[in-house]
Amino acid sequence: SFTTKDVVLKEERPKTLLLQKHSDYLASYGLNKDDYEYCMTEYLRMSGIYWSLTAMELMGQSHRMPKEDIIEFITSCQDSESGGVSASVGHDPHMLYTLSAVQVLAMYNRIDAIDVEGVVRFIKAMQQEDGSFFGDKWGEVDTRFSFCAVMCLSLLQRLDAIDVNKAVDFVLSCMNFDGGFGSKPGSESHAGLIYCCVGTLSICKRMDALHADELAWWLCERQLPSGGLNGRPEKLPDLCYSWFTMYQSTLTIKTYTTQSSLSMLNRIHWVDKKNLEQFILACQDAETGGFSDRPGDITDPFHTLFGLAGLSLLGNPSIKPVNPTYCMPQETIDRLKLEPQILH
Ligand SMILES: COc1ccc(S(=O)(=O)N2Cc3cc(-c4ccc(C=O)o4)ccc3N(Cc3cncn3C)C[C@H]2Cc2ccc(O)cc2)cc1
Ligand SMILES: [Zn+2]
Repeated sequence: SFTTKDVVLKEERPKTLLLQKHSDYLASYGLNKDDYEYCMTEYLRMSGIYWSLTAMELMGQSHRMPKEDIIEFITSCQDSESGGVSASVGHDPHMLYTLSAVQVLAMYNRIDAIDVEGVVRFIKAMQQEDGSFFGDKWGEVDTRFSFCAVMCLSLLQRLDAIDVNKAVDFVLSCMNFDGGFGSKPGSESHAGLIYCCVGTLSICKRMDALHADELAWWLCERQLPSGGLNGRPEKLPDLCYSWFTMYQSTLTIKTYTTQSSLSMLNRIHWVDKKNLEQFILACQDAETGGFSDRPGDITDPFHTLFGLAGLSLLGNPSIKPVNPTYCMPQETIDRLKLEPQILH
């Protein structure tokens, strides 16, 4: 028989936002350098700092983060030869961590702390003839890296450094019949990659190229009875997909519509808000603090950011406004005078 995989929310789940617990969780994350998970995530440390700082900014708690240590860490991770930034000292520079570093410095208003020309040189060198971008010198192409490139350069006011039209053409060549996007031409649609591709079009002001209706239908189905959203058909709901899917959202009115793109497509009011909000709140851990991918799992800074950002998009007044395209505090985007496109 046909069964929709979903989770069942328990009666004793958290029903309110445990802000103090999340602030304490992120403030202490990484203080114990011997912590197993902390050591295991050295390879994504720069992104971990972006996820933690952004979450703390949204909670108005960023004063609890070690600002000067973070800035010093970032400068020590920039490779003088390529201009790129690595996840940790001694690791290879990569687009993912170059973006995370620039996002952190933009929030701190300390872009001056790194060699901006070096970053621009690194990103420019990653663009290929077909407009696509490598992640690093090993040459993996993925639409995630197109999003990193345009987001990073726009934060530096240097989009002029790449061929924006070719970058957009490559992203559009990854659009599928379902209106979704994959990592390369012909790859299966996936909510996280749709988020990257729609975000790229938003920054390049090419949202006109979206097949919004088909995309809408595909995203409609992402919401499940539990209120949670999944990343692909037949998958379990996952908190981070609540952000990715919330972002692309549907233009088609349906009972279950998912969010986030709705914010860009300016149709957030179509979201089954109450259901999704209760799913997100259920992903909190009242003991350790933080959010997990689904109720009862281990929490981490990655899902903690997307839980708080999702609640912010849903209009929770105790969380600061988040920009849906950059996943950064709206006040930072305003200060940089950036205006990513949303559909009206
Ligand atoms: C635990 O296994 C993974 C798998 C992939 C990754 S990832 O770096 O490729 N990435 C981000 C990601 C991070 C975490 C995590 C744990 C602890 C920390 C500290 O900051 O962060 C956990 C998961 C995760 N994933 C994988 C994932 C999310 N939900 C379900 N899964 C299997 C996403 C993954 C891809 C990614 C997405 C967005 C983004 O901005 C960067 C990378 C990391 C850990
Ligand atoms: Zn997840």
